[in-house]
Amino acid sequence: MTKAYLNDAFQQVQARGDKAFVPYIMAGDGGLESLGEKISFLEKAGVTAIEIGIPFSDPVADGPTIQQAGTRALNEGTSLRDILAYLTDIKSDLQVPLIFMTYLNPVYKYGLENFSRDAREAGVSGLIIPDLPIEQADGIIPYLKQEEIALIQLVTLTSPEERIKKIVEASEGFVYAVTVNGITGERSNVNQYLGSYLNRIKKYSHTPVLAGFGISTPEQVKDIGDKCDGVVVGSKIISLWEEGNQEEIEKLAKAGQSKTIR
Ligand SMILES: O=P(O)(O)OC[C@@H](O)[C@@H](O)c1c[nH]c2ccccc12
Repeated sequence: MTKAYLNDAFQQVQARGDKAFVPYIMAGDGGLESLGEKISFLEKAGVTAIEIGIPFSDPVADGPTIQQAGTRALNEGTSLRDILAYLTDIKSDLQVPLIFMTYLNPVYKYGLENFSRDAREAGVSGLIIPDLPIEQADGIIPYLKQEEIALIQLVTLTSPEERIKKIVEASEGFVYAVTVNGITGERSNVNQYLGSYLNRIKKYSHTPVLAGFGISTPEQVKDIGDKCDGVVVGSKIISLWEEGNQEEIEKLAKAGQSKTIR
């Protein structure tokens, strides 16, 4: 499952006239053994890809829900090595592309080359490292290229036009358009300038543009998805899973599909 696999998944969504839906879950939250069950559930719910969080002690971009999920996972003793070994074991049962969302430190400690090799072995198609700006990614890029893993870049509301262009051109798989100034977590209202922000990004992008941060209802999934190529939902998925409300997760996953809701 290399980056071509991720690109194919987006192409299939686009060919159907649907929007991409990428949920985020924290590896090791509820015990690492539960990860396979969560992935299978989301795969059946029809998600485009799954973002898998690697627990880390100092998650600067994360709001309370994801921080707490990370703490629970760390308390379970979850390590990057265990996650990679676990996924390597179950990967033949999976079809949905997996994206790792990790801070730089765990990857750096593991070793850039070893990490890239083991991530491919574990079936990882893409990687998001929010604290690794594009200017500093030269150390890891050759290894990821060799293993055909996409390095997905983030654009933020404060990125100036020139920088948007640069980030978007360098991004692989998709472009992650962060829709709020601040940390992850549910928000009740959506930024009124979102449409023009997403249009600016789309103008330069050769890959799909997905919006994420603060999206938590089927209406938001649909409304924001309409303005770009799809959405990422993290905190809400984690809370719904905690509550045992899988039905609402299915609703979120279906909200961007043209044939079901519209
Ligand atoms: O939780 P939210 O608000 O739905 O946002 C998505 C997000 O959880 C996920 O993509 C993510 C979790 N941690 C991150 C750190 C940086 C960028 C993105 C993320």
